[in-house]
Amino acid sequence: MSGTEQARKAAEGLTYLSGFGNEHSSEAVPGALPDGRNSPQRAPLGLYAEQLSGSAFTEPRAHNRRSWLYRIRPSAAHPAFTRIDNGGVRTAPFTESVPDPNRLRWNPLPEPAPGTDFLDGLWTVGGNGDATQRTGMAVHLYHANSPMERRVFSNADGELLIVPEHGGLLLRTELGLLRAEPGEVALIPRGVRFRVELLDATARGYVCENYGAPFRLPDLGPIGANGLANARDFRAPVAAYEDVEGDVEVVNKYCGNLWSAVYDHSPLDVVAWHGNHVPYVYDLHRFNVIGSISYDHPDPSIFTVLTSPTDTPGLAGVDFVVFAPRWLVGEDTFRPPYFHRNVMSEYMGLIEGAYDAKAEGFVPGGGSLHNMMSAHGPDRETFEKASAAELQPQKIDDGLAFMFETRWPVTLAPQAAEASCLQTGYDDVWQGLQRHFRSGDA
Ligand SMILES: O=C(O)Cc1cc(O)ccc1O
Ligand SMILES: [Fe+2]
Repeated sequence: MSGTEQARKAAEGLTYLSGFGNEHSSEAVPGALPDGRNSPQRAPLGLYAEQLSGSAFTEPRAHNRRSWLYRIRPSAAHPAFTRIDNGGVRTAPFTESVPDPNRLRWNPLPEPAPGTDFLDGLWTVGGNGDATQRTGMAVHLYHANSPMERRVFSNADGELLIVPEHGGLLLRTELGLLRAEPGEVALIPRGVRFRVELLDATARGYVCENYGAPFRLPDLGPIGANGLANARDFRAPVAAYEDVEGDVEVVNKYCGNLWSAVYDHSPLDVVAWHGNHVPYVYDLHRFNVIGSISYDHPDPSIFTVLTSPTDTPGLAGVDFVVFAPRWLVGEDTFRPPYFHRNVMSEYMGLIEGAYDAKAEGFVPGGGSLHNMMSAHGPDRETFEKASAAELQPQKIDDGLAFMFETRWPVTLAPQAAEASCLQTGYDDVWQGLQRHFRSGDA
């Protein structure tokens, strides 16, 4: 069986635990979870008990995150890590270039060389903050045509929100298996080890690395008790373990560098676990889109799936926002995204189809960056069409776009600033917007 077939077989009919932020528990072998305590004198079935903390022990209960893992060998049993080449991965602080006020847009990355796995193909666009201070975020792209083989990855610098655009992924994590297809997103918490296998010949997509507070669901305020991303649609894995002896490379992204150690066993050997520091998948098609049913174009914060708050209320280190299929019914309203300048910085990607602010040039797998205060909005063609359109109820269902919106400007990694896929002439999409002003003709 090929790697892809094996991965497809493993991904068939996976079962999940439902809910966001829940205290879940799961055992792959009955009796593997200790009853009534975390750390018995001898853990069941000869397993080792280990706590993985995603928050300080002392953080408020509502934000406290940890999972207890019951595993064949403790994580501590490993040889020394040594530095390896960082490949295309870069980490905040981004100091090699300066923040750029220009509107920037990229085509998708070129095909990777044969044998490129998820980690080899991880390529940083840019970011902000400082991973060692646990602030800010980075935008990465991935492009793979090979599964990770006898190799696992973990990121001490933050959580990874993976947004597949092409090709399904099977994520084998310490806590179990997740399947993530285009249109779904997967989250790997800080420090959780995982391996990426491919369900199709190639896989391409986006990653938001969040150095800050773990993503949570936004408050709903006057929206009420339901809506946007509903908690029960988030799916966590059930326990599944590998009992594999022999060399397995563990790559650890640590304060911006990749470090490697060859273990003599697979560290995906967790037989049972309980806790709330867990990976999950979410299907963006389940997002309950809320919008105006009277007039005007609401700000896109109404489309927030997940938010990573900072110390200042309302100012997100990063928001993950989705532009999902929806009806537009606003009367006397310019319906596409308006012209604007924003103190927040906006990186956008496209998962499928088209985006309603851009008639052409913004393509699936590509991306755009509208940095702090850069003027942007509908391109000329979109503006002209939408200003003249007869306003009937209209279903927008030909695309799925998303945004990583952050309170700090995004500084590019030099490879993104110099990439051949960086479009030239993006400014031109706003050229030719005619003046229509007629004084005294209100
Ligand atoms: O720039 C963009 O396309 C994202 C965006 C969408 C929208 O509907 C309103 C504001 C905004 O920044
Ligand atoms: Fe915008």
